[in-house]
Amino acid sequence: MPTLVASGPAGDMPAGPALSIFDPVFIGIDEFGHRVTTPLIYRNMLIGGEPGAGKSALLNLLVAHAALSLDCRLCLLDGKRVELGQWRRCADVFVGPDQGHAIRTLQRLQTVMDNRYAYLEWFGERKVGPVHDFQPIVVAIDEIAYFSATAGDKKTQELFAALLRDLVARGRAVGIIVIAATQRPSSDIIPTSLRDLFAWRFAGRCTTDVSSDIVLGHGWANKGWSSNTISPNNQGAGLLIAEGGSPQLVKTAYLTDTDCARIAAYAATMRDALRAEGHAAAPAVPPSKPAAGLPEAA
Ligand SMILES: Nc1ncnc2c1ncn2[C@@H]1O[C@H](COP(=O)(O)OP(=O)(O)OP(=O)(O)O)[C@@H](O)[C@H]1O
Repeated sequence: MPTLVASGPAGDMPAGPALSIFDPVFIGIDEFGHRVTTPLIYRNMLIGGEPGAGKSALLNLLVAHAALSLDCRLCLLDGKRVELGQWRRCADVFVGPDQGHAIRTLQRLQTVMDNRYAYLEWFGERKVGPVHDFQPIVVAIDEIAYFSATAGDKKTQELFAALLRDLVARGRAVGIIVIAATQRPSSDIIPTSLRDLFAWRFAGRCTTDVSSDIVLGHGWANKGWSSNTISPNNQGAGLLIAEGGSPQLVKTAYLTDTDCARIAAYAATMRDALRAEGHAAAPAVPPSKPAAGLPEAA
């Protein structure tokens, strides 16, 4: 990582340290007070729970890590516009409540994914690492339901869901990390086949055992793991499950709006400084090789 210089009113000054998307992300503490971290690289995360359960807060925490990770790029989709709006300056793309823009963005990401697979094939490799020419892309979506069940018509909703499914299913190895939040990921919001592909799932408080199972996977409530047992006054608490593991009770760390604004400003300055030094967020790829960056919108 180059030495960064941030320009401000007092002149140039060395900028501070950054994180890496290849590092595990700090999520919060478990019921014993131990740190909980989750690796995001090569994985995707689904966040569910009733309104006010703390989904957007967790999404912001993960996006904060990604924004501070200068080795990754951000694509943000936010049907409500304001939940992830503070990170706009750090993102390559910010999609508000515009389903057409969301679909075009997922199509561009699909092109990136295909190009990256062609690139890996060229070099005889199977997944991206920190040493590769292209950077992981974190795709954060707040309220999938807006794009998959509310806006547009059935055809465009299905197209959105199909594109998202493809990204979640195939994006991992090429560094595309999808983190998506929704109140209730039932089959009318996202197809079950898509839901089951998320390696990490976080169920904030849910109003019923069925809703909790919809996030965590069928049968966990019967085994005593239901986020329905979480107090409605305990926002940010939820059950976190990893692929093949058992749920874990977690209280997520919380960043206030002011914290997010400060971190976003710092991250944006660092990213600007990196760009100004000629380390473009997307390193150039020789034309003879398949392109690995985000293509222009059609
Ligand atoms: N980890 C946390 N610790 C403490 N308070 C939290 C935490 N997470 C969320 N909260 C509180 O809960 C409120 C609601 O959180 P948040 O907006 O993330 O909920 P949500 O599940 O996204 O709701 P909605 O579905 O309506 O968007 C926050 O404004 C904050 O006050």
